[in-house]
Amino acid sequence: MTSVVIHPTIDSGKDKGGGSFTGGTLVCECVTNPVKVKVKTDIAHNHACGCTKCWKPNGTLFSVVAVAPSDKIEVIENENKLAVVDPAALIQRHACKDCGVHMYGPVERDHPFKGLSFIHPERFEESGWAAPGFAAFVSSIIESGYNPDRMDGIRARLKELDLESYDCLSPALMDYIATWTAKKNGVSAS
Ligand SMILES: N[C@@H](CCC(=O)N[C@@H](CS)C(=O)NCC(=O)O)C(=O)O
Ligand SMILES: [Zn+2]
Ligand SMILES: [Zn+2]
Repeated sequence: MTSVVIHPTIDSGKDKGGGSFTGGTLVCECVTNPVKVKVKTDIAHNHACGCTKCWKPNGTLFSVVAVAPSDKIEVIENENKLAVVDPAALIQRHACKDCGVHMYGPVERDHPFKGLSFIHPERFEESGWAAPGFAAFVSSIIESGYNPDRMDGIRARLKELDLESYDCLSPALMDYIATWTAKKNGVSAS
């Protein structure tokens, strides 16, 4: 089962990291004039995502993605190389036009995640960020062409790596979203 490539930073077993990370600089894959994005605080909710929209390195089934407050994020070099992948999407993923790496994706719409930006911590120059805590949108890897008959093996491997599998977000995040919606609709019990 160890031949399954979940993600290069996860496959080798986890350095759990976290606890003292205070931010860093995300760098794209360009050898010349890379885009650099400063994240001036720790990240939260780091997880593996199997959806088709999140950026992942070639040959990898999952992305590794976390959030940070948008007001703590600043593009410090080569901003002109960034373009929004899908302006209609909730997450405004800003990708490098040359290498394709998604550098940050703010949520600006009226949504529970408004004010947060999605980032890929593997692009940090620094180490020490908390490792992914769960795997989201696991079934979505089928949409990228993964054989549906092999999903049991993927979920077993994720479990082996201490990552609980969900086919949407984790229960904590889904509850958070539903609570926001209930409040908006004036029916919240909390
Ligand atoms: N099954 C879909 C799921 C896409 C999806 O809903 N992705 C989640 C996790 S990143 C999301 O919140 N998307 C919002 C967005 O892409 O703006 C796919 O794989 O494309
Ligand atoms: Zn680039
Ligand atoms: Zn995703």
